[in-house]
Amino acid sequence: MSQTHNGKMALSATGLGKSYKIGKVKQAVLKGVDFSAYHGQVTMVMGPSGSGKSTLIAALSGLMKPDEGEVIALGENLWKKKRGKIDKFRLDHCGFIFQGFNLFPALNATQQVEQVLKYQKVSHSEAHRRAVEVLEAVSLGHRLKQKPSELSGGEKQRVAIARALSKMPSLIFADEPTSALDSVSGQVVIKLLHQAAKERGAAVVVVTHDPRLEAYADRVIHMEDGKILSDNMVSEPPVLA
Ligand SMILES: Nc1ncnc2c1ncn2[C@@H]1O[C@H](COP(=O)(O)OP(=O)(O)OP(=O)(O)O)[C@@H](O)[C@H]1O
Repeated sequence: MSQTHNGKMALSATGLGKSYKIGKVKQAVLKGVDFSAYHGQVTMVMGPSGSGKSTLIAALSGLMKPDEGEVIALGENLWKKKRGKIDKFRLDHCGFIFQGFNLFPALNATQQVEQVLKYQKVSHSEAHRRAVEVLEAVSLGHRLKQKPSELSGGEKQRVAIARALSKMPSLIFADEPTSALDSVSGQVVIKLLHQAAKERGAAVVVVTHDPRLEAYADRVIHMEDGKILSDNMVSEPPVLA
């Protein structure tokens, strides 16, 4: 992946539908959503609580099968794949940054990143080198040996980002990545996501209520009640592939 991919379609979903059943009541959470995201762009998804934003991300990233519709991710029909292949696709191509960090309590910052690279069959020495490099890039060079319990919320979120970025994923999904952070840490996180799009051509999809992110978004999508209400390109329209 490189800047030459910028502007090309990375993700395209059509007619996504999803309902949850609570007792006997069926609640439609996604109601025929069409969605696209491009390499080199930050796409921001906003909307009130319960409007279906997290469910949309889950359907786009292979985490939750929609009831209806299809997702073409990096040219592949995601939900037509077998379960194991979907897991492999996620491992190879997707980086996730969710609320709550999801760090392993027993591992230090370097090991958190190495662990992910190990799954990708990167050798130990190369994984170590890349882990240190990416942690330094998020200004955690002085926290390499600290475990999550010894890190602040902002530092933990940066470890989670370093872990997601270390794989150099083509698709990055972030769900409220700045919600637990003070304004300085939040700004750092936003800039890192922006950088991943602009410098590496990642397609970054960010669910957020954080208005600070809007300044870094190429596109802002508003969801309400399982539907997309508006979809505004902030920057130049992409060159279609
Ligand atoms: N596993 C589930 N089982 C049943 N209902 C669910 C499940 N996951 C989500 N929901 C419901 O689906 C609706 C949409 O949830 P979703 O998390 O996608 O919304 P959201 O826009 O991301 O909300 P928030 O901003 O609060 O995170 C909510 O009403 C939620 O209660």
